[in-house]
Amino acid sequence: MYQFFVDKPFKEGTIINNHYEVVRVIGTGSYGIVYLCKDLRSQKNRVIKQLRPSKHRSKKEVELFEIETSFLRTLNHKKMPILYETFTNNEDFFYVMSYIEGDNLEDQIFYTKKTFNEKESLQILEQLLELVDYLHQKNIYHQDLRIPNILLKNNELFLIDFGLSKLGKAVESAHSLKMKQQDYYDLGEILLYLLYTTYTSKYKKALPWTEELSLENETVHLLKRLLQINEPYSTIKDISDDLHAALKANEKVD
Ligand SMILES: Nc1ncnc2c1ncn2[C@@H]1O[C@H](COP(=O)(O)OP(=O)(O)OP(=O)(O)O)[C@@H](O)[C@H]1O
Repeated sequence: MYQFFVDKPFKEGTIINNHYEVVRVIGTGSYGIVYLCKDLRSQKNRVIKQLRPSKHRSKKEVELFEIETSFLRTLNHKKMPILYETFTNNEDFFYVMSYIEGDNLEDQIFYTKKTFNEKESLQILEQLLELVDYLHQKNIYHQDLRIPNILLKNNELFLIDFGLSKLGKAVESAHSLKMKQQDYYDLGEILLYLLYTTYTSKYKKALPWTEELSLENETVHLLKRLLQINEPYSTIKDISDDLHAALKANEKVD
C-alpha cells in the first residue's frame, strides 16, 4: 500500500529539474519509473529514469542506481543509451538518457503480436550477440538480458537497463566465466522466446521445446549449448560460428 501511494508517477506536463517536461510514462519496472520527457532547452526528446521513491529507504537500491549510471557512463555504442546527466530533486534520484524510439520486444510480442520465424529469430540473436560482445570486451556482464530490455526500431536492435550489470575482474576468473555464461544462457532463453512466437500448440499437454518446435539441427545444437543442456559455450566466437551455421541452414530452406 505504501509503495502504491509514494510511487505515483509524475503527470504529463510536470516539469522535472526546471527543464524536463514529462510527455508520458513509458515504463514502470520493479525499481524505476521511466518517462519520455522534452528537454525545454533543446526541445529534444529524452528519457528520464527515476528510482521508485519507495526504494529510497534502501541504501542498496540507491547504490544499484549509482552503479547503473556508472555503467552507462562507460558505454559508447550507438545501440545503447547515452547518459546525459544525473540529479536528485526533493530526495528523488533521476538520470537522463537518450530516447530510443522503438518498442521493447515484450510489448511487440504480447501487444502488437509480432512474430519471428526461425531465420528472423536467429537474425535478432546475431544483432544481440554483437552488443553482448561489445560489453564483454569491456569486461561488463549485463546479467539481465530479457525481452523487456531489448528495443526494436525498424528491425534495428538496442539494449537497455544496466541495473544488474557487473564488472568482471581484470584477470579472467571463474566468477567472470560464470557471469559470461549467465549472459549466454539468457541469450538462449531469448532465442527460445522468439521461436515460440510462431508456435501454436497442437496438443493439450505442454511438451519440451525439442518436441514442440521443428527447427533445423544447427539451431537445436546452438540452443542446447546456450541453454547448457549440452557443453556450455565459453567464447562468443564459438556461439557466432554455430549461429552462422544455423543461419546458413535456414537460407537453404528459403
Ligand atoms: N532509453 C530508452 N528509450 C526508450 N525506451 C526506454 C528507454 N529506457 C527504458 N525504456 C522503456 O522503459 C521500460 C523500463 O525500463 P527499464 O527496464 O530500464 O526499467 P526497470 O525499472 O529497470 O525495469 P525492470 O524492473 O523490468 O528491469 C523498458 O522496457 C522500455 O520500454
